[in-house]
Amino acid sequence: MLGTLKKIFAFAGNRKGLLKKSLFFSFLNGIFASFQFGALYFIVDALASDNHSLTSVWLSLGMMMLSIAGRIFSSFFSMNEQTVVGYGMVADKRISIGDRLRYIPMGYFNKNNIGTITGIVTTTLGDVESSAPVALVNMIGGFFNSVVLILFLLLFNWQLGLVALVGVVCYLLVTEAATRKSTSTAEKRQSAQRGLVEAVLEYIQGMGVVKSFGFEKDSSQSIAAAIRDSNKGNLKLVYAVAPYIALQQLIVRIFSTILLILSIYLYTINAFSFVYGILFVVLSFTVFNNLESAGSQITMLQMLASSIDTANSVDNTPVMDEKGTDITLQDTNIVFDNVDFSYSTRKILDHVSFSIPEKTTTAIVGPSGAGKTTMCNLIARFWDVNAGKITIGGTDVRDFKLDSLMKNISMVFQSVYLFADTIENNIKFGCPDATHEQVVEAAKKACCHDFISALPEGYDTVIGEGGGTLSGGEKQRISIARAMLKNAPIIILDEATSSVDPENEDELQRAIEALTHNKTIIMIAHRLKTVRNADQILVLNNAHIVQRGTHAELIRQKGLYADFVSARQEAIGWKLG
Ligand SMILES: Nc1ncnc2c1ncn2[C@@H]1O[C@H](COP(=O)(O)OP(=O)(O)OP(=O)(O)O)[C@@H](O)[C@H]1O
Repeated sequence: MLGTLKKIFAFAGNRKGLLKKSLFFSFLNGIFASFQFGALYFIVDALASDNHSLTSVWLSLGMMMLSIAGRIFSSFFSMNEQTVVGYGMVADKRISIGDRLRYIPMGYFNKNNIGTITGIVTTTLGDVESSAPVALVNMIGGFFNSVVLILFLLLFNWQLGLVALVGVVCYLLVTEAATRKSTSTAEKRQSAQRGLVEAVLEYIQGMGVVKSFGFEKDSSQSIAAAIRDSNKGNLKLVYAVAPYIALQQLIVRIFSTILLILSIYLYTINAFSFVYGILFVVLSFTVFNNLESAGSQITMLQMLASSIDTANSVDNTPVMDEKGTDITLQDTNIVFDNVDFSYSTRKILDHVSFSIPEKTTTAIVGPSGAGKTTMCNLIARFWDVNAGKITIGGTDVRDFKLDSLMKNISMVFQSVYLFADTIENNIKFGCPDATHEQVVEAAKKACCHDFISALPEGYDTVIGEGGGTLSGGEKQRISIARAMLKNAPIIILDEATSSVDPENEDELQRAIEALTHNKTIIMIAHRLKTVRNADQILVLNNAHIVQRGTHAELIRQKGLYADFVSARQEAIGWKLG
């Protein structure tokens, strides 16, 4: 239990001070609550004495008012601080996770799908946001206030104080046992919750396929299964701690009863006055109230501990550029030196070596699935090579800080992702300080200015998530405009013109020529005319570069490339890239 409380404190980061403030107000709340006993003492004292003076009534009323006002004031401030800490610390963690995701290897996203990560950042951290500071303050505050009452009891009557103390110790032992029991169940519940987010996301993202293939029933069944799992997880957690909660209640009732009987007995043997007798009888009913409210937080605290562990595990994933430095390139020669790369056991590159001289165009060609995109992604260090090295300007890409590496590379992917933001901001994505005029200029060069201007909101049009409200060709042209604006010295074009219709292609081709002028270009393109003009063509097959040269040289060699060119019309599985 202590470990869990420490974990929440650590999670609060630089907001620990606010959390302590909240605890302080919670302690104040307990002290103001104990004023009620003072009020009770004065009123009973007045009723019991022969002299029914109004002074005692006023004194009692004053203490009651002070207790009420103090409790309202302290609860308000305590809750206020809890809310600020909760939202603040989780916002920090979400930002930190978002930042870290940019720097961790792509392999992480193979192992952890989008649903899992979304679940952690939304639902899992949502629990922490709304409940962690509240549960922590209730727990510590509750125990502290119980201890204060018991000290008060010990001060006035050691026998009653001792009984209450034994009650608290028994209660704490059961609480600790419940904490242990609920740890593993809380983790399982978390994982079921993430499974639910995953299932819902997959269902919505795949809605097009679901509709077109008529699988509505089957797909919704997987959501239903995830809901059932999540439900089971919640129930299991409740069932796991239910016997302990019952035991806690039993302990409280038994010790309250013992206190009550002992108070009456001690009064009958004249151990204290009638007024104290009444006070102790009332106390025997209320002394464990704070303890009960603290104990009721165990399940919540274990859930929170598990949520914090999960969020921290993402935030502690090792980043790729831990040892990288900011490097300014002297030239943009790219060299693959004996590079090996596999996706788990599947070998994609086997001792591959080649160089791309700066300001030249290299086209990569090969059958679908040969590893062309992978090769480009290795240059941008989306993944690390298994052996050998890739250098840019003589420096191993692993020695760059990722930001300083990516400053030099613009990529246009075959599947374009646009953010749910305005068109202008999507174009400015790699270059946030660009002016509107620069955005328009880039859009004109990428042949997308006309269709953007025709939209009612023009460049301020907000596009759907993933660019869902635009056609494939429109999205691709916007991503080319994005690359235009970034103006990096190395450009990677991964089938950049694949979604552009033939009418636009010539125009776009000219735009790409403008974009790529005087730059180092690596292109994967499925159209022959794009490849024909490249300074060198690399033919990738079975993890090796099987041919390299210019179009004319490769045609003369009568190898795979020449076969491909001659069979261009029929070779559906091949892509010139
Ligand atoms: N993230 C990944 N994890 C595991 N395997 C992958 C991953 N990405 C690609 N692959 C596999 O690696 C192989 C090479 O993929 P890659 O996309 O590099 O080929 P490509 O030559 O660009 O194909 P295409 O021309 O069809 O786009 C493929 O068999 C693919 O299934």
